Amino acid sequence: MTTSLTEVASSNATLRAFLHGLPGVDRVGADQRAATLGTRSIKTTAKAKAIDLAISMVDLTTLEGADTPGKVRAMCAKAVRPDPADGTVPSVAAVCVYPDMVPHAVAAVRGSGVAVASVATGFPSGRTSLGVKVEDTALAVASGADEIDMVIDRGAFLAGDYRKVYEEIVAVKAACAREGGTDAHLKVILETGELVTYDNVRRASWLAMIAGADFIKTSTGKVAPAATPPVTLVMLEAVRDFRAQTGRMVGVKPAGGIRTTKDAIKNIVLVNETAGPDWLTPEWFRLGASSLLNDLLMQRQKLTTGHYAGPDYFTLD
Ligand SMILES: O=C[C@H](O)COP(=O)(O)O
Repeated sequence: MTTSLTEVASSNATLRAFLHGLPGVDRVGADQRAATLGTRSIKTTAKAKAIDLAISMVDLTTLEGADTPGKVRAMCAKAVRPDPADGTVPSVAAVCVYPDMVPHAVAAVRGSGVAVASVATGFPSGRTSLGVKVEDTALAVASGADEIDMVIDRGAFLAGDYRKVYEEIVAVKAACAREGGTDAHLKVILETGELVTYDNVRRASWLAMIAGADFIKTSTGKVAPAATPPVTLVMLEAVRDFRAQTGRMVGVKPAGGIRTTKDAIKNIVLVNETAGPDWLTPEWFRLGASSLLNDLLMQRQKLTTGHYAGPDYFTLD
């Protein structure tokens, strides 16, 4: 963080002045640009590459009260080897689970290169004390999570208590530290569907990055609208501008409602045209999704063989 951004975070008043001093988002312009980029067509060879890139960027997710160790293990097997009959299909980037499922996921993906992400901090609402949020994070990290997906306190943000949101992110980031090992990466979920305006999405993005987020993520998947293209566009602009100002790169993860290959490719075009090609790797861009992978696999097979596999070919997401 540059000295000036350290000063920005020193009080709620300085944070407020900075965040409200950011240029406003032209809502019509953002909607239009996202829509235009979404209609870009891609040639067949580029499409095949884009599908494999999208598969490698997926955070394959299950976040249900009814999740079981068996369901998590099956999802992990699919994450490591999405199509058991075709070894050329890349693994996904990560699996994403609740904290109590982390040990099962860690055991299931061991040695594969697939990371384990855990939601934490009273996901999805975040309506609990800071102590509980930190404990929740520490549990997931101690269980072996490589990545933590935290939620911000949207109530505090909307009430203008930016310093509270900042302090929580800083505390959760500290709980991601692992003695004698690599710290867990912190993804900060803004829950953009509750932030009301694109200006707030831009402000929350900057707030999270100033507080130390490694990634900013749109949504929990539990609130609609979730990862809409204009919201992702605004967040991609924020990471681009943050790097220009500080030299630090922050990743972006749209999540929630991304179900089709078309959606995934739209996102890849958005990244390329907004933040730029440096972000076009799983290190800097993820697609959080529970049921996108099968469509990517079906479209991939169609491109390779000229026909779709039967409906029973791929295991259920
Ligand atoms: O973080 C990922 C989301 O929870 C997934 O949402 P989805 O079920 O709409 O794909």
